[in-house]
Order: sequence, then C-alpha cells, then structure tokens
Amino acid sequence: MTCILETQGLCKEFGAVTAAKDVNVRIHKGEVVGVIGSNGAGKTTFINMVTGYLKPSRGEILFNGQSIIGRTPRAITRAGMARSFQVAQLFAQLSVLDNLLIAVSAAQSPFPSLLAPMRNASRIEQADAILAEFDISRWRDTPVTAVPQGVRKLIDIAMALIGDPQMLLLDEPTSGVSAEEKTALMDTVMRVVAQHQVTVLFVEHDMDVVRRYVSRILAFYSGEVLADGAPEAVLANPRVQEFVTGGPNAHKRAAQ
Ligand SMILES: Nc1ncnc2c1ncn2[C@@H]1O[C@H](COP(=O)(O)OP(=O)(O)OP(=O)(O)O)[C@@H](O)[C@H]1O
Repeated sequence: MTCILETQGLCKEFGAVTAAKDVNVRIHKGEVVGVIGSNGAGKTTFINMVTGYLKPSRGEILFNGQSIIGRTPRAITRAGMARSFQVAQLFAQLSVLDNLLIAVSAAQSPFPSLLAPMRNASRIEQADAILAEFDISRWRDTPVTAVPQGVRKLIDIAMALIGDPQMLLLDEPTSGVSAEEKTALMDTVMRVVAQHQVTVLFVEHDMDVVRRYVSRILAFYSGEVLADGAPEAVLANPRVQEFVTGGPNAHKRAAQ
C-alpha cells in the first residue's frame, strides 16, 4: 500500500498543555480513517498541524513523501490535501452557488483577482456539477443562512473537493446535525469521496458513524495515539473503552 501521509514524532505544546505527544501515523492511499478521542484529546490539533493551520513544536509531516512543515494552509491545499471544519466556513449571506464559485475561482488561480469575473460559464458548470454530485442542487440559489445544517456541512465538504484533492480531512462532519440526518449525510459524503477516489480521515464522536464508515481507527488520548488499527480491534481495546468510548455498551447506556 502506498503511504500518502506520514507523521514522525509530531509534538505540540501550548504552554504547559501537551496537545500532541510523539504522534507517529501512516495513512495509505484509499483508506477511510476515523479519528476518535474524548474532548481535548488532541484530534483537532492533529488535523490543524497536518493542514498547516498550526505549527508543530517538533516532528515531521510528509505528504506523498515530501515534507510539508512550514508550508501555508493554501500551499498544502494546492499540494492535494483539503479539509473541512467543525463549523462550516461559508459566506452566510451569499447563495450556495456563489460560495461554490468562490471555491472554484480559488482553486483555478493561485492569486484570485477581485476584478476577474467569478461568474463565467465554465465555473458555473463546475459548481453545478458538484452540487449535483452531492444531491443539493435544489439549494443552489438559496442564501446559506436559509439552508439546513446538514446541507451546510455538505457545501463545506463540496468546496473542499473542488480542487480535486487526493486527501480530505473532515473535522466532525456530523457535528450539529440531528441523529436522523447523520446517516443520510455520511452516505452522501462517502459515495462522493469514493467516486473521486479520495483518501479520507475524519474526526467523529459518534461511534455508530465510525463503525459504519471507516476501515481503520486512530484513537487519541491526552495528545497520544492510544490505539491504531481495524475498527473492531480498536473499539474492543480495554484502554480505548476506559479512556475514549466509556465502555463496550456506553452508546447503548447513553441512549437509555
Ligand atoms: N490554541 C490553543 N491554545 C491553548 N490550548 C489549546 C489550543 N488549542 C487546543 N488547546 C488545548 O490542547 C488540547 C487538545 O485540544 P484539541 O482541540 O486538539 O482537542 P480535541 O480532541 O479536538 O477536542 P474536541 O473533541 O473538544 O474538539 C486541549 O487541552 C486544548 O485545551
């Protein structure tokens, strides 16, 4: 299997707080990896370092074998690694189409000009195509403020996919989305990323979602990788049950 992303001895301290401690991870092309961990375990810190939003205190990050330490988020996106955020980063007053046109324009030009017309036929065609892939074309001309939370999440992920990345990092794609909507949302996301043959790493708190979609789990605790492997093995790991999931039947107890 070809390694697409590797971290070596990745560390991050915020004053006295250790948010990442000697994180060594190898992600292979085509994997769908779930990142789990309780609040404050270091999941977002890991994603922020890998995507250039946060400078590691120490360690190395290789994307397709090349060091990306010190590169800007924009340079990392252009190299083929895109991301979405816990809270969708959208222009709320603009229509869904206009948000996508901004992403298309940014992906086409390294220095998008404010004077260049954003609405040209080929850009609109590209934006319409991705809306159709995510099955959200009916929201095309609606301002983002008026669309449901689940659709906002899809728009954010659609924007990340515009530049045709090789790898996509999703920070809590189902946060803020109702339990009933989660499966439909993730079914859509996984269908589209499979069509684009993108390697995916996503942070998720809902173990039902994790079990359903991932081929591998990375479990974080206190800035360290506590377990890394097949979902059944990681979720059955006593330390993961103690520090991350709260026991084998925690999700059933929480629902009672
Ligand atoms: N900018 C920052 N300044 C100071 N401390 C920070 C900063 N960002 C994160 N931390 C701390 O680093 C640790 C890891 O935080 P991180 O946000 O990565 O956890 P997380 O696993 O993503 O949590 P959650 O599930 O709540 O999003 C926490 O103790 C957090 O308070």
